[in-house]
Amino acid sequence: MSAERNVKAETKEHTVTGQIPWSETCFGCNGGPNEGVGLRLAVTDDGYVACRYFTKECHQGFPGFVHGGIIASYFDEVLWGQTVILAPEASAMTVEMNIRYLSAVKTGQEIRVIAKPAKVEGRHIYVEGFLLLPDDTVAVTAKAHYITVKKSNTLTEHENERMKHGEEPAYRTIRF
Ligand SMILES: CCCCCCCC(=O)SCCNC(=O)CCNC(=O)[C@H](O)C(C)(C)COP(=O)(O)OP(=O)(O)OC[C@H]1O[C@@H](n2cnc3c(N)ncnc32)[C@H](O)[C@@H]1OP(=O)(O)O
Repeated sequence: MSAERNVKAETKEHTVTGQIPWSETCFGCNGGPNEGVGLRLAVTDDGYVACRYFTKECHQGFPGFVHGGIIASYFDEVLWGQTVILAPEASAMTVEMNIRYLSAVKTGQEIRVIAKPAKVEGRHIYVEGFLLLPDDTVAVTAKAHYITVKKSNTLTEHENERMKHGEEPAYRTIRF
């Protein structure tokens, strides 16, 4: 993944085939005006998880720019979406994440956050992703490592109960 700054992605339109279920008690999913992040994760026909997202004023760090911790939350959520595709019956938790901030991300604009198809090694799931600004500049890249929890862990049972909201995706294609 590129570490160069001000690189524009070569983009094309990807077809959206579904949406990852979401939960209102999750900070990443909750779409209230001020409280949560409120991401909705689309799945594409070529195995990506992607979202279009309007960055919120209440998530500022420096004035006018999204806080880095919030950007990390975008990635934790979107990259985690790949684990749902791979292991829908077993929840996965983040054990490591590396974020490379290349360009500051302004509030009040539509960005896209993309998770590439994952690599799986037993319980280990490795996912990489990137964040695009409206002009297709790659502003942030990320790598995350997830572990599927053991069957004996009650998190999965609770999670399947909690994640009831599927709904139709809001758009049929996404460009990245
Ligand atoms: C709608 C919901 C959206 C949610 C998206 C957001 C997801 C998150 O943010 S999750 C919250 C942050 N993450 C956490 O709190 C996880 C903390 N860790 C844990 O609870 C436990 O390590 C857990 C449950 C993942 C695994 O525990 P357990 O089943 O006992 O397995 P354990 O034997 O400790 O480790 C399993 C493997 O993971 C590896 N591992 C564990 N932690 C780490 C780590 N930090 N870094 C690298 N590897 C790790 C171990 O080395 C082991 O590897 P191997 O199988 O090759 O020997």
